[in-house]
Amino acid sequence: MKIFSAPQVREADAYTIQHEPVSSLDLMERAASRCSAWIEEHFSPKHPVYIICGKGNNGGDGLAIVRQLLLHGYDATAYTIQGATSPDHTANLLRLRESYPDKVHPLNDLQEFPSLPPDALIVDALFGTGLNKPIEGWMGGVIHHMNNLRQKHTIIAIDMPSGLRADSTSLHTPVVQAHHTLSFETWKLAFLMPENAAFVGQVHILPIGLHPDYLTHTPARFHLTDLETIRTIYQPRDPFGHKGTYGHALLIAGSYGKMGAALLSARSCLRAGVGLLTCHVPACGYEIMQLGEPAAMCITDSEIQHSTHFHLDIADASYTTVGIGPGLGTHQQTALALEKLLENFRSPMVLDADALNIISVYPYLLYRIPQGSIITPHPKEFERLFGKTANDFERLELLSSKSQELGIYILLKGRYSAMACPDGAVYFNPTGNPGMATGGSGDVLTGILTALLAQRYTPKAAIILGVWLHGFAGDLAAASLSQEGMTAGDITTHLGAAFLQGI
Ligand SMILES: NC(=O)C1=CN([C@@H]2O[C@H](COP(=O)(O)OP(=O)(O)OC[C@H]3O[C@@H](n4cnc5c(N)ncnc54)[C@H](O)[C@@H]3O)[C@@H](O)[C@H]2O)[C@@H](O)CC1
Ligand SMILES: [K+]
Repeated sequence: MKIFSAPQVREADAYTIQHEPVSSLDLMERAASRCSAWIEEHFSPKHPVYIICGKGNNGGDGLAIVRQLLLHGYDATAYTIQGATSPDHTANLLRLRESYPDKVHPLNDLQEFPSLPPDALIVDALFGTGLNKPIEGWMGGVIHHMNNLRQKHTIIAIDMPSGLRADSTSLHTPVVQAHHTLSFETWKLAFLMPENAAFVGQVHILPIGLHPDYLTHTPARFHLTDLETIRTIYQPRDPFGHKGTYGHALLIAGSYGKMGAALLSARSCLRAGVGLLTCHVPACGYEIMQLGEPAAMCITDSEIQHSTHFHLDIADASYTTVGIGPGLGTHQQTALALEKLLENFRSPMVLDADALNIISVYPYLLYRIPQGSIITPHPKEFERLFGKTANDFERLELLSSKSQELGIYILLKGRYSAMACPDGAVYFNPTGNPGMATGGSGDVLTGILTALLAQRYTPKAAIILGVWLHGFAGDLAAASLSQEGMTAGDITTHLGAAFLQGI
């Protein structure tokens, strides 16, 4: 699903008005009716509704919602900022005043903000995508006041929490902290940024029938993965396939005290469909791997506690791909071995965890990562590799520019993991839950991505599908075991069900 910028959303509105065709007032009526229907579905008429309306079309939506709710038996009241209003706002103000003159009140300063009865809902229709500068003065005070009321009253933002910019940071400016954001037609980039979690609350995307031609043909840089994308990527197995068809992966992982990471990763690699898996572990890990995962082959390092040399050239092993990092440790000998590996293996591979920690100490290694490889840092690892940024939007730009510069796919892990592609596109992943914020989840992901690369998915397909499956398996694990009770290994055990139900 494409994520459009605020100017693109405006274009989509204009395109729809021109080509459907529909009047902008009727489009506003449609948008408002989606919101009032949502409110009616979730809150009974015993809740009085106070709608705070700005001067633009977002406020116009608010006025239409008041009228629609009143018609359906709700007690709704509009509080409107005074001044020059947009034409559709003005039209809706007249319509409301005509039928319900006592349901519109001016709001000229904070003193005029209503005192709310206990069950009241606040609907924030101050500003939407038309915000063009940070909110200042007494209107900032209104936002501050609404946020102080959020413990007692549910706040529902229309299209955007007021004060939130769709495409750039809103840190250190007044922004409404909504419980629910009812946004029109498409996700906005701001909703996916961790720094905005406190503002957007739960996001509900309400389709308002924007013209499909615009949505289909307009290119977007940012995307939110959806089932449709996943279904186009997924390749069912060939009925005549044999284990060679699905690739031979080499997983380099584990060190003394961290063999669990290697095991978790190996099991996930196998459950994500790899043809053959060989694990390279230090000598201390031999029995652990052989007993723990009989389906994996095992090569041991000459060193007992950590790895020092990765064999790419033994017996019949011509590996399709390599996954390296889980529990690897950062011993200097391991770092030298990684450097050698990057010299000798030039196909796309997966690098995670300690492989990235080693690279952050020897940053020149970044430039030796084979083109098309996938690296999977969490925010701290990302910062160690690429440096600090002032906000999440700057971090996203850094993520994308590094991906393009290095020719590698970079996955920044988080609530909506961001996957930057060398072609400049960035995909966000919606699956997953906080139960996955537990040791070993990343090792599981490395195993999955390695398996998909081994099966000859393109790196872009592997990362989008792998991250989706990982999150989906995590959601299934949480559904049966709770977010608290699940462990990383439970993600692996639910991978099979994720293939069956998540695609
Ligand atoms: N264009 C359309 O056809 C549709 C628009 N819709 C609504 O329209 C909204 C966008 O409407 P607008 O473009 O009128 O913009 P907004 O209603 O978001 O706000 C724009 C108004 O606020 C002023 N303004 C912007 N930033 C300000 C600031 N920091 N301090 C004080 N004033 C500020 C602008 O000068 C303008 O008067 C969407 O978010 C959505 O809610 C929906 O009705 C769907 C259809
Ligand atoms: K709003």
